[in-house]
Amino acid sequence: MIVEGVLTLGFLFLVWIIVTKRKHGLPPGPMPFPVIGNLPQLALSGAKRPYAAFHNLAKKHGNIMTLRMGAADVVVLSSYEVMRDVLGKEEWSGRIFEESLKARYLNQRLGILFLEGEAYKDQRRFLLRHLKDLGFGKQNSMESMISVELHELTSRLRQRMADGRQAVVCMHNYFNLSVLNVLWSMIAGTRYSHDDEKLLALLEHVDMLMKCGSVGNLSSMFPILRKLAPKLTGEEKQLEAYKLLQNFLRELIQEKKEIEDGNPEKCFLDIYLKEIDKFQGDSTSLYTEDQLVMLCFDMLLAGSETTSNSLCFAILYMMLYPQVQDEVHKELVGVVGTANTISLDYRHKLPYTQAVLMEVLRLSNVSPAAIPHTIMERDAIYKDYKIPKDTIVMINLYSVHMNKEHWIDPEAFRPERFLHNGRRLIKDEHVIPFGVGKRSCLGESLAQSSLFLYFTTLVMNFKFETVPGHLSPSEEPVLGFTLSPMPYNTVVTCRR
Ligand code: HEM
Repeated sequence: MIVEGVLTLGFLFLVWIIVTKRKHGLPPGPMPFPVIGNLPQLALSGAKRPYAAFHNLAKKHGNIMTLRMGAADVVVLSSYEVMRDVLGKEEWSGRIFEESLKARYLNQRLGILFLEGEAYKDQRRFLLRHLKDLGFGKQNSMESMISVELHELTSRLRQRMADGRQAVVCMHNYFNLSVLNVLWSMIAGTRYSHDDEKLLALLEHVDMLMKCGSVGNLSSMFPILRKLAPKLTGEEKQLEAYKLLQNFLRELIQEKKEIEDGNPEKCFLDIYLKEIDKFQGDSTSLYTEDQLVMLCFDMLLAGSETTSNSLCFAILYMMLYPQVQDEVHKELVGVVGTANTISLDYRHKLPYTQAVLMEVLRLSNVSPAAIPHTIMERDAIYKDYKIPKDTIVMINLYSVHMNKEHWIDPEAFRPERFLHNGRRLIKDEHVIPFGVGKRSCLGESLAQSSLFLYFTTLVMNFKFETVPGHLSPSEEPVLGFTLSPMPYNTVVTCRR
């Protein structure tokens, strides 16, 4: 009887080892369980959010570790040094394209976020070249587009102040449409009124899509859940939102085609439509209307919420740390003067303000786990590890921004960490909100310029305070693919 028991246990242990065995050469990680992989260790890591749980496990298992998520082995990168070493290499630059994505991307690799290889390089080059011609990344043109939006935003804010001085404003998605307009001026040659009902409704769908999941959540580990419980997992609602947004873009493209007037191209849509014409009849061409729809869709998804959430966090921190807000205001008034408009040229003259913006990007972790990569084309070698082709790679930017050894007090909002003697700005390469390497953010220059101009104009013109008699808003974010602050109210007072 005892012998049989021992043999059964031995057999079960052997099955466990065989079932959970990692592929040879993968980095170390916690021992996985059959079927549920490393879910128990993630759940018991002491963190509620997936990216924070990866961070806690990395402290024990290393800055490059393997986790079993559902049926897949996932390699998690958790330090700047590892990211810098590997993410510039071609083989680390693939993207997942699994069943649920196929349903969203017309069953083809389209757009930009999930393209890879030559098609990706071609589309990224095309996008950057032509957006640049339209003003993207060029200081003067970008500045003038942003200032049109800022003028409207600040005028509307002033109009809300009943006594001309003060108003309580809800900051939930407050900057979405304004920020989108800057991008849309280049892409579609249009901007929308800040109370355009149709656009606001569409942006609510974008918001829902960004909050419907997060990198490393349950349905990403067990995609079958989406099929088994489409309502519960939000799959049904998400597919509907994808369809609505894609239809909106298709209609926009159709309108553009109809008003073709023979004039030189005024926006990215005009340029791309010309390119589609050039390749008409070539069935292998990537330049198609479907690709244009998905390209615009990806830009809409990647470019609007990220910047606007960062701005909402910036205003939140100004409310919660009034002495920092006063310092920024003092520096702005001292350097720019109250009579002048702020331009990007002032950036290097405003070290404290720049330090504050770096701290906002570090601590808010708007895109905490970037967008997962995959190993493509061939196995990847790093130190003693050999990571097989098609392995998913998670880039935990949160770990870099919250590394205690590097930052000492990572949880604190302390812009001074970026200042030498309180005056000179220290650029720290461990602030990587836009990712690193070949797949790093395509919109960084637009995002950085928008953040600087919106933030400085707002702090120069208005003071942001907590609402008297109410609890201070929380710094805890709302979980999603991107993080946003919980909706909060602020008392806005006109400074000039
Ligand atoms: C504060 C604002 C922003 C943040 C924090 C941010 C962050 C990021 C991050 C972390 C990635 C993924 C990098 C990786 O996978 O390794 C990314 C990718 C991307 N971002 Fe941004 N982003 C911002 C604004 C923008 C804007 C304004 C645009 C549009 C103009 C944009 C377009 C893109 C695109 C197209 C990609 C995909 C690049 C690729 O797949 O190779 N982003 N962004």
